[in-house]
Amino acid sequence: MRIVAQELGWSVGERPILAGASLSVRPGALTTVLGPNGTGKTTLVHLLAGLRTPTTGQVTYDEQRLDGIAHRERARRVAVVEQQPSTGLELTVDQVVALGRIPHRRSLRGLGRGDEQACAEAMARTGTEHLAGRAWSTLSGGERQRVQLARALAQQPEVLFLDEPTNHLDLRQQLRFMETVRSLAITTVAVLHDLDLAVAHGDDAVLLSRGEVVAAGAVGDVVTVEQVREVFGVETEISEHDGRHRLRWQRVTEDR
Ligand SMILES: Nc1ncnc2c1ncn2[C@@H]1O[C@H](COP(=O)(O)OP(=O)(O)OP(=O)(O)O)[C@@H](O)[C@H]1O
Repeated sequence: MRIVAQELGWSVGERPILAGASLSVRPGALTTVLGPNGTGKTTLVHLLAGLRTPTTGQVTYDEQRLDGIAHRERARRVAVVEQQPSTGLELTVDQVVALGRIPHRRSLRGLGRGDEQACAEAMARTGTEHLAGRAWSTLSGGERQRVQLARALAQQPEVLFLDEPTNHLDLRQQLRFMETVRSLAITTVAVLHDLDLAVAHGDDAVLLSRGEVVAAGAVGDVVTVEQVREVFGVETEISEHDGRHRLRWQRVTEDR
């Protein structure tokens, strides 16, 4: 599904948080949203996912206006994994994963066979089967993140939004997570702080600075030595192997 934002903006009172964001998210691609703290990454993702109403501009999914898509249909098509997911309820892991099936279910009675299969597949993909009977509240941060991805995959969405999905994961789990996400044939938009992960695993990138999109397109064209210096104030070297980029080293620039 192609997502297009045109002149998207969001303000708090008079204060613009995001302004004039125009971009296109390619169907099936992994698009990362990058930028320093407080530059509007979460805001952009919330607007693209329909969780916030834009102050200006609009979002379309396959040329259909997002604000014209019924809430129940959106709930089926769009999955969001937030930064600090909390259910607020005392649920077991398999119950949390089953929450992903709610938009598809016709009644609140038990899970149908299709629901159970979707949950089982999602847990297998995310390596969370062994946690099935555990109480959600007892999980570690990294386990919670993987279970939240399982919930989102159980939903079988057309588009997946992830907000800093790797921040609690160890190195191996970060790579597994990115590989899992890359293997999905789902349009995925992920806020990432780790530029290394973004350039190694992402297809496209959107770079934000002070509430504006400063670059968008193929990740190799967006994450350049010049852009990283300009936007993050960091000197870096970027190398390329087999079509994948890698940040070689990083140092804070002295002129900030
Ligand atoms: N509801 C709100 N009311 C007031 N200010 C807000 C609100 N939501 C976000 N902001 C402000 O908007 C700016 C952008 O926030 P946002 O969470 O989108 O940034 P971000 O790039 O995701 O940041 P981080 O990397 O720190 O997670 C921040 O200065 C934040 O404090």
